Amino acid sequence: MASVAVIGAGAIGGVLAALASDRGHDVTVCVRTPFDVLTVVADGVERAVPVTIATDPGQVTPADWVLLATKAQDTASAAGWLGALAGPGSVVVVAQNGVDHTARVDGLVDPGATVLPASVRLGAEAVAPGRIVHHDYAQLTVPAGEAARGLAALYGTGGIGALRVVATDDFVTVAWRKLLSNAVANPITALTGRRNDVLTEPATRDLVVDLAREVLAVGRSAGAALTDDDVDDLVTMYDRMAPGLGTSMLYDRLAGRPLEHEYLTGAVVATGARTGVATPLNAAVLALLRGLRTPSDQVD
Ligand SMILES: NC(=O)C1=CN([C@@H]2O[C@H](COP(=O)(O)OP(=O)(O)OC[C@H]3O[C@@H](n4cnc5c(N)ncnc54)[C@H](OP(=O)(O)O)[C@@H]3O)[C@@H](O)[C@H]2O)C=CC1
Ligand SMILES: CC(C)(CO)C(=O)C(=O)O
Repeated sequence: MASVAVIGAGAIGGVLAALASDRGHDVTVCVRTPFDVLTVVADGVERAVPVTIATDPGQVTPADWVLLATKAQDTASAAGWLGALAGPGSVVVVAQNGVDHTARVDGLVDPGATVLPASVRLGAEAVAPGRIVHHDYAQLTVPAGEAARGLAALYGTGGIGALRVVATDDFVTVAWRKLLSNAVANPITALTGRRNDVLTEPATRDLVVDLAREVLAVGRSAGAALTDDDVDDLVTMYDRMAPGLGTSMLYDRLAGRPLEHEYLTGAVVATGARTGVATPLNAAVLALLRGLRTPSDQVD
């Protein structure tokens, strides 16, 4: 049995905590907004997850595994947790969207800790503090190596509801492929206030493709082995997605919470500026996202 601490028990953190608990590990969730019971709902079945709930870094000690699952912009605010939980033998899994996972925790964890960036494929929604709806998938893709093997062993293989851990030799490409999706779907759903069905309509199709082509060019300039097929695959994926589901940015917008745009669209624009790739469409979208006021503005 390993000790597992999850920082941020929202959509992703709540599911990762539940799946670790299912494997018999000793799980602590480190929360900002307190709640009494972590509840995960999957396929209409609701269950209370047996975890320890910590509300202050003074309550915790170094853990074998530290899973950081806050929004990227909240990483700095989790410094107290990271300092208390990540000792020299810990592995810190940065389970967030975007492309600069490792840099985000630079200086926030013990220099002896191993940092493992993770690309998250898992659809979930925090509908209230401590109450998580797990919609689909449960997969983390991480750089191949000893820590990846450890993470796979931690979560086990197979079984209903198990977390799939995939090891890759090219995390840069994996992260940019994920950003391709997030830099298109997240802003369009958040700005329109609509769920995934908005991505499949003729009115948005050109925008979807043109935004994706820009991200593709920037990702390639940053070393990602993306091809035109990735844009076609993205469009096919949107057409197959459940129309009633949304994105993490839409959920934040609907709840009046700050958005993660600087780490998604902002990362595309900043990388393009650095590598000399023009990003006029992503820059326009970024300007709109920066212009949103939360929580006072309203969407349907
Ligand atoms: N939701 C999804 O389907 C997917 C999300 N992702 C990515 O996963 C990451 C996590 O997203 P998601 O789970 O959706 O986000 P949520 O907003 O649902 O959860 C984040 C949680 O972090 C908590 N938090 C923030 N700051 C702190 C802190 N300093 N200390 C303790 N807890 C803190 C928040 O607390 P509070 O309740 O107070 O706000 C919240 O509960 C993001 O990078 C997202 O882009 C990736 C794939 C899919
Ligand atoms: C589920 C998915 C893939 C939607 O783009 C996501 O990563 C998010 O909501 O942030």
